Amino acid sequence: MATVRTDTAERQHDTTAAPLGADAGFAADLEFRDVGFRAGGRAILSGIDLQVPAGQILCLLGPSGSGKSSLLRIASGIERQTEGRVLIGGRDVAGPDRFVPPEGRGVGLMFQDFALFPHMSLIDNVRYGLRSLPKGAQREVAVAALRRVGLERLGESFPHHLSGGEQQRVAMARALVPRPRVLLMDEPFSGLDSRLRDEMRSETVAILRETRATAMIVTHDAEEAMRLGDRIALLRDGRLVQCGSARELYRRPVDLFAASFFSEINVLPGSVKAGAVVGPLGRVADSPRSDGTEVTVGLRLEGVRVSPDEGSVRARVLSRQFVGRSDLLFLAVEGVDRPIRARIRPNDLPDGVHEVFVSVDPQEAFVFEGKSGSA
Ligand SMILES: Nc1ncnc2c1ncn2[C@@H]1O[C@H](COP(=O)(O)OP(=O)(O)OP(=O)(O)O)[C@@H](O)[C@H]1O
Repeated sequence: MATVRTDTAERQHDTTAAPLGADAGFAADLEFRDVGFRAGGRAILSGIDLQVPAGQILCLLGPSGSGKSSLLRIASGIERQTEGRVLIGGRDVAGPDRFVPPEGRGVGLMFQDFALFPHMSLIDNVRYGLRSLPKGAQREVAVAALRRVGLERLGESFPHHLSGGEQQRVAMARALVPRPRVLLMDEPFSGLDSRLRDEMRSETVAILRETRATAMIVTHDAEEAMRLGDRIALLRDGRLVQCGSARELYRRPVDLFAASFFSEINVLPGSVKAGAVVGPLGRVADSPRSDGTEVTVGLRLEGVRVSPDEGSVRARVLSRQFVGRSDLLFLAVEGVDRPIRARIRPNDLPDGVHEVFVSVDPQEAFVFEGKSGSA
């Protein structure tokens, strides 16, 4: 169950300040140094070095089982790492000789089911994190927090009267009123339908920016990570694959896994000839590698250029599907076992054309060493 825990002993609340507003002095850096976690006889996390500067939003991204929630739990103190150190505000909260329990870390937690207390009104839910304040001040701060998320009028209602989006707003208010130094959110939007999810993502970013909170948000959705995070940390099998801005991860993925996490790709073999990588769809990109070097090419579906009359190689259209703003083509190309997938604008190719030419848009192609496509 999610609760909001705060280090009430260390900090005094300023009840006169806007609770989700002006006072921004509380955010702290969160840092993992060579963190490892073994459980059930196996390594869940290994060698995690990661920093979230104060006031930034970091998204932890990765497939199911990659260790995202474990890292979040380690940051909160619910779980204890077996190697390395965790620092908040530059001070150890967990390491070989020190372990600060969750309530002493000044972190706020928000989970995917929001975990509001069903028997408490919204006001009381939000007040829960403010127990160190005098009762009157608790109410005042909680009302102001609900006002900020647009739910002041529902203060006396109970959680089951609310829609998913409204519950998310209350959970957000409850997590932020105690002014946690770091806010940890585990898949906070996954229980919402897609339209509401979009709305709540924007609203959440707005509130986090406004409060200048440090936040670490777990998600398995690459687009969500790109929309939310100042930086994204991509995990695979308990290891950090790449950390950077959305643009860096999208434009300069370090390996085939990172490239395929951000968009669908065709994986093609290639080799270097006369200063260029050449594959079954022709020339891919310039290359400083020596002739004969074998490489793997990740080619986004948008990076397959398709034309009725010009291109590097011939292809046959096996099928064409209308998928909204683009058409998805499956193409047979000589020398390639599996169909090449291409995403084109409907006007780029007249209907009924089956024999086409294809070539590679180098902007949408990534070249990796060797046959496995690692960095
Ligand atoms: N205390 C534990 N004991 C044993 N195994 C654990 C423990 N904590 C986590 N695991 C295992 O570690 C792996 C990573 O789990 P974790 O929940 O961190 O992944 P995740 O990336 O958040 O996945 P998901 O997106 O599915 O929630 C899983 O296989 C999980 O079963």
